[in-house]
Amino acid sequence: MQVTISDAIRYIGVDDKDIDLFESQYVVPEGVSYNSYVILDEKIAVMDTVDARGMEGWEDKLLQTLNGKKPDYLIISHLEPDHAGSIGRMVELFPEVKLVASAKAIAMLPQFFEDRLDAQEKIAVKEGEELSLGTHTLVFYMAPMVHWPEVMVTYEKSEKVLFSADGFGKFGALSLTENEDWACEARRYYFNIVGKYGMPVQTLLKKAAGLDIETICPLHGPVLKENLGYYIGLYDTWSKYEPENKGVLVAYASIHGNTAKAAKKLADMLRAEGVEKVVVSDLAREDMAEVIEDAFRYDRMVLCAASYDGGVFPCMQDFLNHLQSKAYQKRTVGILENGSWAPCAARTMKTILSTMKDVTIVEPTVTIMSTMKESDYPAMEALVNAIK
Ligand SMILES: Cc1cc2nc3c(=O)[nH]c(=O)nc-3n(C[C@H](O)[C@H](O)[C@H](O)COP(=O)(O)O)c2cc1C
Repeated sequence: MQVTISDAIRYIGVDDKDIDLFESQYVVPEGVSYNSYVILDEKIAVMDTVDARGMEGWEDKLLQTLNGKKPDYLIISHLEPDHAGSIGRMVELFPEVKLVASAKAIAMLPQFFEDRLDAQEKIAVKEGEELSLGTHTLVFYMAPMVHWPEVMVTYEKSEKVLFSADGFGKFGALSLTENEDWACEARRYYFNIVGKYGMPVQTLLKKAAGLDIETICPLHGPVLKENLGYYIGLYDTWSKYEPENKGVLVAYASIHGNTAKAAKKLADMLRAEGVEKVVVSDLAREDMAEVIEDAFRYDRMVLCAASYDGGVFPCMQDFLNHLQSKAYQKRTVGILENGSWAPCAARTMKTILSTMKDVTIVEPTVTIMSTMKESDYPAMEALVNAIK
């Protein structure tokens, strides 16, 4: 797909429309793009490579863009294989290319390439260091733990372009998602992949605030050129763990369907009370990454789950473990459990929730025995009133 940045800054990324699961866990029905760029000047810089899955297409674009010239620098902002996967090919094609990266990335290179890059000239750049290409000047900013330790971003001064590594990335092959709203898949990407690292993202946003940025070139998803305040504002909200919208996610884990019925009834009661937005998710069937996204998006959540082997039905346990590992915090949570002899789902859910920062559990906890009955309504109404 043709992506235009400028005469000198060219897109040479590739779409991966066949991948089954990104990072072996995220469904990407519309694929993903691996972005790579070339800056043509007196000196030529290639900005990251692509996943080995897209190497052939990338190589074609690289050679076509270089048009017989040789690149001087390969800027490596991140060593994950979906970006570093074609570094080996790059140095085969251009043995004289200099590798430019953070000191941490250079130290990590042998983990991925053993001794194959030993002979390659490497330049370890520091915070704020500049590299002149001619009329273009690259400035490097370290972004440790966004979301790997070796990450750096690069600002090109003359055209005011931020090469943002995985920051501002989004799922979706570019050719399949041209008219797609950015936030939905960018949010799912952010909370599932970067979400744990809110503080380092905040640190990076503070550095970015000091730059005059006209274009953001991420390593996945579209190049961003307009309304940059909108994207940066969302990243600010997300990385502070502030809810983006008012609303309640009702997430349920049901074996035979009775907890599902109670969850849907609760959702109707919340809607009847005028709650801004109510989203209902079946944890056994829906994309977990999407439900995690919604948990962070809204300010409140009700968890409804069947008891299971002295604990909670596994898909709820899995959901809570995910939220815990993504640093879920600053939210209000209600609980409904179901059991047939010794209900214990609530206790297990509360134990996990108690490890999270600033999570308030509202009372009452509702317990239903096997099936929801009219006699359960008062407790459900009390929960709705507490969280509405
Ligand atoms: C494998 C298995 C383990 C269960 N463990 C418990 C349990 O420890 N305590 C309990 O009260 N009920 C337990 N139950 C019963 C369910 O929690 C109960 O029937 C509940 O009403 C199911 O809700 P559902 O219709 O939403 O699936 C278990 C059920 C199964 C299938």
